[in-house]
Amino acid sequence: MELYPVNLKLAGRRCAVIGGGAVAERKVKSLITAGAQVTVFSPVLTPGLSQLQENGRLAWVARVYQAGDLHNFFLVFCATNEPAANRQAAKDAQAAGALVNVADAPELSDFYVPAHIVRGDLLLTISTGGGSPALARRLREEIAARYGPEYGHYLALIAKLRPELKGRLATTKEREKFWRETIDLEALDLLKQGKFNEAEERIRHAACCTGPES
Ligand SMILES: C[C@@]1(CC(=O)O)C2=NC(=C\c3[nH]c(c(CCC(=O)O)c3CC(=O)O)Cc3[nH]c(c(CC(=O)O)c3CCC(=O)O)/C=C3\N/C(=C\2)[C@@H](CCC(=O)O)[C@]3(C)CC(=O)O)/[C@H]1CCC(=O)O
Ligand SMILES: NC(=O)c1ccc[n+]([C@@H]2O[C@H](COP(=O)([O-])OP(=O)(O)OC[C@H]3O[C@@H](n4cnc5c(N)ncnc54)[C@H](O)[C@@H]3O)[C@@H](O)[C@H]2O)c1
Repeated sequence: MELYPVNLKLAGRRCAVIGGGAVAERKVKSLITAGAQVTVFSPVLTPGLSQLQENGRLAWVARVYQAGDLHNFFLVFCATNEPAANRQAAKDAQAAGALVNVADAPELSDFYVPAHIVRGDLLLTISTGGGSPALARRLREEIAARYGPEYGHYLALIAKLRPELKGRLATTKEREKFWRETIDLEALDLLKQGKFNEAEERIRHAACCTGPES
């Protein structure tokens, strides 16, 4: 079945992770990066998760999952190494209204976590529909090498200039035409060389010389 792509805002949202192993750690770290409020249910934590717990970045319920644990969570990740526990927690979480990810059972999951590359506000994601996480990882490595940090800087510049341009170009059509023509590889090369001011100048120049009359 085709998946529906969406990028979630998780700031302040309650998310639960059942299990404290390597898979749980990977999920927890990206949840924390997205600002989620994370609770981990597991008798044991990896050293990485323990560190996060000691630093107050997650809440830890230091025991196995129990029925009734999963009220008021937005997302629930079932990531223990016990298939039966994962299945039970998934069922309970769905009954409580959460969206569920089951680490060892894609067919029971409401969503999958994609491989991803972050460049500032630019987020590139890769999904194989659960078919091959190893392929997703390989593609992530290739795409990361192709789209470096300069794309994050470039996006930040463009995002800053967009409201200014909105005032200058009256219609959506004009703005669309301008931006399609202005996404320009030379400014990217300048950013790659660390020439931030020159790159900004270049984009500003294109912006200032454009108007309904030009
Ligand atoms: C992308 C990434 C995100 C993340 O987890 O952060 C992610 N898995 C990653 C890595 C990875 N996972 C596995 C391997 C070993 C090689 C292999 O099996 O291919 C590797 C590669 C490695 O580690 O080298 C094993 C594995 N994974 C799943 C199962 C269960 C099953 O298939 O039945 C098993 C078998 C366990 C077993 O055999 O016992 C299931 C899922 N893994 C997903 C996501 C979802 C589908 C995403 C998609 O659409 O592709 C889905 C469905 C659910 C979910 O977890 O959301 C992350 C890449 C991080 C990066 O970018 O480097
Ligand atoms: N989705 C993925 O990306 C992916 C990748 C690799 C493996 N897997 C699957 O994910 C599962 C977990 O992998 P792992 O490497 O993190 O395992 P792990 O053995 O390192 O960790 C399992 C954790 O679950 C905890 N646990 C066990 N029973 C529990 C219960 N009833 N309640 C709460 N916590 C409990 C353990 O204390 C431990 O912390 C495996 O079943 C594996 O097949 C998924």
